[in-house]
Amino acid sequence: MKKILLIGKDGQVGWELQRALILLGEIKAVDVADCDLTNPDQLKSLIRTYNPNVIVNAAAYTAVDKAESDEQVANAVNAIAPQIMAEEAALSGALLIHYSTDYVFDGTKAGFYAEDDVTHPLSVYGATKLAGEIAIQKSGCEHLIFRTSWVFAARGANFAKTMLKLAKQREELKVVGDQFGAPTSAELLADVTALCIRQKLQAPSESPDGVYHLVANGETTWHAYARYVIKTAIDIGQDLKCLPENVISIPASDYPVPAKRPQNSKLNTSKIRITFGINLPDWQYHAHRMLSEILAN
Ligand SMILES: NC(=O)C1=CN([C@@H]2O[C@H](COP(=O)(O)OP(=O)(O)OC[C@H]3O[C@@H](n4cnc5c(N)ncnc54)[C@H](OP(=O)(O)O)[C@@H]3O)[C@@H](O)[C@H]2O)C=CC1
Ligand SMILES: Cc1cn([C@H]2C[C@H](O)[C@@H](COP(=O)(O)OP(=O)(O)O[C@H]3O[C@@H](C)C(=O)[C@@H](O)[C@H]3O)O2)c(=O)[nH]c1=O
Ligand SMILES: [Mg+2]
Repeated sequence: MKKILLIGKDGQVGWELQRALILLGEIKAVDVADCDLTNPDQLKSLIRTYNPNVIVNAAAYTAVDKAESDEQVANAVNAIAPQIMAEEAALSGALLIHYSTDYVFDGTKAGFYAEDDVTHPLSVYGATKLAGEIAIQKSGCEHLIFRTSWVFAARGANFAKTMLKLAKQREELKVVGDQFGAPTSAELLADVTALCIRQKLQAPSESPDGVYHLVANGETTWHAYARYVIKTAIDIGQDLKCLPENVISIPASDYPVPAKRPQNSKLNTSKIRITFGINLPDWQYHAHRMLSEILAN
């Protein structure tokens, strides 16, 4: 029986991992109350005491704008803590699963980003997540790093839920229309993670360590995504003040925020699809499911 340590159990992805990983073995699931990732000694002692075969790290400092003025904590959680997990995994032989982000790129590429394309984060969040990736790769531990984007879930905070809330309050919404990416469901991430762990444990030579892009199929903009969310909610029967046609597209330059986001967040998923033999559905598949779930009374 495999022992799995799930760190960040109450986040969007962590919550879904509690469901998906239980099929693989015994889980110890923790969050900040059990282990504060800014405390390296607490983290080391957690890992050494439980001595897991697999560590899955779904915890992160994800407040992108706040990170600009809180670099030390963001770095502790997104870079130093994963480094410690990786060093411990290298010592014990555990497999480490970690998540990273489209925000490691600057978004200037024309097409979809491949795993080995040049990184160049525009934000503190992106830079600290990249530092975490690099530390894991340097440690020599067995690992899979899943770079994903625009995560949503029924449980937790995300852009889709923010749009629903704003659409109840306002008749018109202005949303950035010149940033491109793929909204990706925490449910999908958790299910694919479980499949990949299983393959990696059973056939390590067929599943090399490294970075894998893992996002839903298709592409959209924040503006088109907001419209989709509002239109779907209305179709499901929600009474919203803002109609889809009153979601106005604006350039990012008209939406001033502390952290700069990449214009192009599109990630090429060939590597994970081929290596692990998985189908990645269009982003609308899980988005519709999530909206149906949270809007059902
Ligand atoms: N959200 C997104 O759009 C995207 C996320 N990702 C990556 O995917 C992964 C999962 O993200 P997601 O589930 O959305 O993140 P969430 O923000 O939903 O969850 C992150 C979890 O980490 C916990 N955490 C934060 N700081 C600490 C700390 N000091 N000690 C212990 N736990 C802490 C949070 O606890 P608390 O809530 O109490 O702070 C929360 O439970 C992360 O690696 C993220 O970088 C990648 C691309 C997009
Ligand atoms: C709320 C709001 C946001 N926006 C814009 C701002 C920004 O360009 C875009 C998304 O804003 P958010 O702050 O919700 O998203 P943001 O926090 O940037 O989301 C990112 O989170 C991290 C954790 C990741 O790793 C990324 O993949 C990505 O999902 O939408 C509007 O245009 N209008 C609005 O009313
Ligand atoms: Mg945010």
